[in-house]
Formats: sequence, structure tokens, C-alpha cells
Amino acid sequence: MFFSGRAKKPDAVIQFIAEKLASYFSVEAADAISWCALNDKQVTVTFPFACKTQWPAIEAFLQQALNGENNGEKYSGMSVTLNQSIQSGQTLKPPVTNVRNIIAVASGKGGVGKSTTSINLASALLQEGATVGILDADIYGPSVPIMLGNTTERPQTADNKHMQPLKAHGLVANSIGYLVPAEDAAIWRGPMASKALAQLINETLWPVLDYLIVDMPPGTGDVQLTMAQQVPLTAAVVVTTPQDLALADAQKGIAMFNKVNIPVLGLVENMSYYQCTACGHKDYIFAKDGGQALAERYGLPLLGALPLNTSIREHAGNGKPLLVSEPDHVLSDAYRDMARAVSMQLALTVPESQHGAKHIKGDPIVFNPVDN
Ligand SMILES: Nc1ncnc2c1ncn2[C@@H]1O[C@H](COP(=O)(O)OP(=O)(O)OP(=O)(O)O)[C@@H](O)[C@H]1O
Repeated sequence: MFFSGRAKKPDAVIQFIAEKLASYFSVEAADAISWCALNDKQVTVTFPFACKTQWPAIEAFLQQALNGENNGEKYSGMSVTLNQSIQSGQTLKPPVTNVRNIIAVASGKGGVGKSTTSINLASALLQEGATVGILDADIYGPSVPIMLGNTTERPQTADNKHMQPLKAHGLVANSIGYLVPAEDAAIWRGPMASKALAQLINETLWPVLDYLIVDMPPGTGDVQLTMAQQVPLTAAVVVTTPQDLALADAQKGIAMFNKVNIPVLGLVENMSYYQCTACGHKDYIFAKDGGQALAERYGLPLLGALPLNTSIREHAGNGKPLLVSEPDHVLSDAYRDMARAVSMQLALTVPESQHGAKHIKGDPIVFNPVDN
């Protein structure tokens, strides 16, 4: 047997790797143990969340740990392979075919940057190795087509019942904005808006997606509540700006999801500060640490804090997300940090679906994540 003599028992190696992973991700070793498997001299770590941009660093860190700390002999010849496999989180309603997790991005107040956060979160999750779609549920003010730069495209249908989602920048997307003129949707009453959302979700032929990001309409009224109940949401992320007014509305958003038993993964504080490009001084225009204080009050993590920044606004408006145009931008890094936090929080806090993978039927469309 391989683990005889001076070598460690398999569970000791796994325990060792799990402890290193726990320190890297600030989680419990007990969580990390379930990610690890040993096969001969190879430890395979299968992350249940998206973190692919970190793999080279993690691999080097684990390999160094195996070789170092006087372990050279104990773990001699052992190597680490990394993988990721994102499971479906449980939902109150039956899941949508092919969609593992639906994450609502919501805000109590309009104009806080919910759509901008949605599109950049979706792009960042994609860069972290997940398959991602975006659904624009902001029936009254759809901005996903503008942000993806495909306002003139229309979803195709082969049977007049189902739509192929549009593909842009590696994402798949659907929006009421592709289907009806803005002035028509703007006058829809609640039931009509909810029905339109149900159709968008259920009649789109989604390819297999780890995450479908739903850009919710702003506010916490009847329309939003019905939508939150109607869609098989796995979880929600609440976007706020740091000032009191927005925070008060963000609380209403958290309360709304609590009421319908949808787990809130955490808060994103947008427009946290402005950093002067000339001198680097940070100005907390809308107050300081409001998002952090609210997160603490509700025992939620602050998943990200993004500054008020010209690049964020320009890229949101010109049809090419910041992460696509400038993947090396320091704010693209910040969005990827946020995406990993969202993905990890979901994997660690939402129990796996009892439906298993029964709703995963395969790709109804050819999905190429690098397609533009
Ligand atoms: N961090 C940021 N820095 C600079 N501009 C931003 C930032 N976030 C959002 N914006 C800009 O603020 C405006 C509102 O953003 P966005 O449309 O994302 O907000 P929203 O909350 O989805 O709005 P709505 O309530 O209309 O749905 C847009 O012009 C967007 O480009």
C-alpha cells in the first residue's frame, strides 16, 4: 500500500491540505475537507465555487506547503490538481431547466448601480470559470441590452414558443428590452410585469449555467415581492450606496427576501468613495462605511465595495463590460474578488438542492463561453 512506512495516512494528507485551504479562504477546515480527494500520490481539490483566476496561486501555495515545513519526506512526490464543480443550491420552487443557481441582484432604491453590478458580477463569475447567464428582470427600465451592446438583436425562436438567449461577451442573456419597445413595458401593471418575467425565465432555452444573474427592478413593492416569490431564486445580493437613504431602502430589500425565505448572500456597496486620479485622495462622497455597518447589523458579509469611477460608468454605457474591455484594471480585480465572495458564500451557506441534477438536461444551444 502506498501509505505504509514513513508516509502519512491518506486522511492526514487531506487534513493537511484542508487546513491550508482553510487558512487561504478563511473558512473552517471541516468545510475544506469535503473538497479534497486523494488518488495515489495526487490530491485533487474540487472547489464548489468559482475561483479559477486564483488557481495558479493556490496550486503554488499548496505545493510549497507539501514540500515545505519539513514535509518533504512525508509527502514526497505528492502533487495537487485543482478543479471546480458548482452544484445547485436548494430553492423553494422547482428549478429552471439547465440553471444550477439563480441569483437575484436587488436594491431597495433606484439608481444605486444594481444593473452595473449585475453585469460586472456576471462577467467576473465567467472569468472565474463559471458558465453564466444574465436575465434582465428590470421590466420598467431594462439596461442589460445597452450594457451588452446588442440593443438591435432579437432572440430567435424555432417553434414560436421558446427563445434562444442572445450571446454577448461569453454570457447568455435575455431581457424584455429585446422583445418589446421600452414605452410598452413601462405602462405594464404588476401582474403583467410578473407574467413577462415568468415567460422570460421559463421560455428561454438556457444552456447549462452555473449561475443565472437576475437584475431585479429597483424597489421592494408588490411587483418585486411577486417576482421574488415566483422565480426559483437560490439567493439574493443586495446593492446599496453608503448614504442613509439608500441604506434604509436596502434594509427593506433584505426584509423582503427574508419574508419570502430567500437567503441573502450579502451586501455590495457601490459608489463607496471617489478616488482622485491626480493625488489618490479618497473622498467618501455618500458617507463612509454605511454598507459595512448595515452588513454587520444583519450579520451579513460585505461582498464588495466599488468606488464611483469613470471607467465603471463609461463601460456600462458603451456595451462592453469593464471586465471585458480592461480585464487587468484594478476594478476588474475588485469585481472578481466580489464574484468569488458571492460564489463562495452561496456554496458554503445554501444547502444543495434535493432535486440533484435532474433539471440539468444538456445544452439546448451551442454555448461557447469565449464567443463575442
Ligand atoms: N461605481 C460606479 N461608478 C460610476 N458610475 C456608476 C457606478 N455604478 C453605476 N454607475 C452609473 O450610475 C448610473 C445608474 O447605474 P445602474 O443603471 O447600474 O443603476 P440601477 O440601480 O440599476 O438603476 P435603476 O434603478 O434605473 O435600475 C449609470 O449611469 C451607471 O453607469
